Amino acid sequence: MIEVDNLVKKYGSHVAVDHLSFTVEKGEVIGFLGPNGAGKSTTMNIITGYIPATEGSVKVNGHDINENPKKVKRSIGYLPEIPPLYPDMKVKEYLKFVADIKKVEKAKQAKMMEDIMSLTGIKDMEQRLIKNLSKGYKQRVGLAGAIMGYPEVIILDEPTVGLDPVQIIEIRDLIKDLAKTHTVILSSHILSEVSAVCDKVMIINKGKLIVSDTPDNLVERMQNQRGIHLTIKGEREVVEKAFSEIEGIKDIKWEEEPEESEMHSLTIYTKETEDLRENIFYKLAKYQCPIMELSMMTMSLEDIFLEVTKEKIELTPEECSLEKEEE
Ligand SMILES: Nc1ncnc2c1ncn2[C@@H]1O[C@H](COP(=O)(O)OP(=O)(O)OP(=O)(O)O)[C@@H](O)[C@H]1O
Repeated sequence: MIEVDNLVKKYGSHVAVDHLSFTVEKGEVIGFLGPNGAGKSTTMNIITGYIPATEGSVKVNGHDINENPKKVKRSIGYLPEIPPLYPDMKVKEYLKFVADIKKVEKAKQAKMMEDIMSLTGIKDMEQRLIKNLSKGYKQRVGLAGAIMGYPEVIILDEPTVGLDPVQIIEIRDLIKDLAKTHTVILSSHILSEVSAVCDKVMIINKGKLIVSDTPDNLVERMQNQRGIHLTIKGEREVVEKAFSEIEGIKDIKWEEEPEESEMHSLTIYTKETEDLRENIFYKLAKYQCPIMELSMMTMSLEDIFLEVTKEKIELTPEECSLEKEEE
């Protein structure tokens, strides 16, 4: 239903979005996850037709955003990071204004406004000035505006940013409700948020798609890349020599240490589900490098995010489901 193909956005020489391709099926809830400046808002702004892409295409239900912008925009409800609210309008007045802009038929407006105000929990606030609402309620009004006209696709840029924990739960529940009947794309830099509401997580870093999968699969897949954390005593060259003789080590991450230190803390990433603890023990014993500490690390979604956005773990094409989809 949404096809993003080779999207590029350049600001001068800075590449904010770097050949991004993905598809979102009808009814899916997709979470864009990435650190600040990853390119999430830029991508969303392009999909909604708010800004043009430098290269690439976006199609919604087969319609290209550049060739048929009106049709595409009508099928999308967008809540930007800062909702475009008019502070001096009352809530109901604002929603009427949005309904008019979105060309909702006059005869349908009253019921739609009532339904949307109930859904977003702002009925009691309908006569309040927007400027006097709390941040959480302002966010709900923004969301109500995005849903107005019942677009098929709802795009939410950091919908819970700046809200208190109670408001976050309320907005998340609202998103879950919307997800039952809509295709939703939301962005966040909070993992728990994405894993709580999304069918699929797309981790974006420096404008590139790093990995795309379900939250559960991501954790499972990364657990296959289990790490072994070690503290070893001995000369670094000797330790390195010992490791070079062990098969199945995928990567070694050395922690910073003072020069000529005798203690080395490091994490070994192993291939697949291999458990190399015994091999490591015997090999280091052979080279007389005592293991002072050894622990297995299982990765949470939080760790995965940190790892992939720091580009410490490189996923192979087979591991990246996007590549699989293209096959
Ligand atoms: N209008 C602009 N002019 C120049 N550079 C821009 C512009 N908009 C965004 N950028 C740059 O493009 C990159 C991506 O920005 P973007 O806002 O899409 O990231 P983001 O993932 O949404 O981050 P955040 O979570 O901080 O909003 C950043 O480096 C940003 O500084």
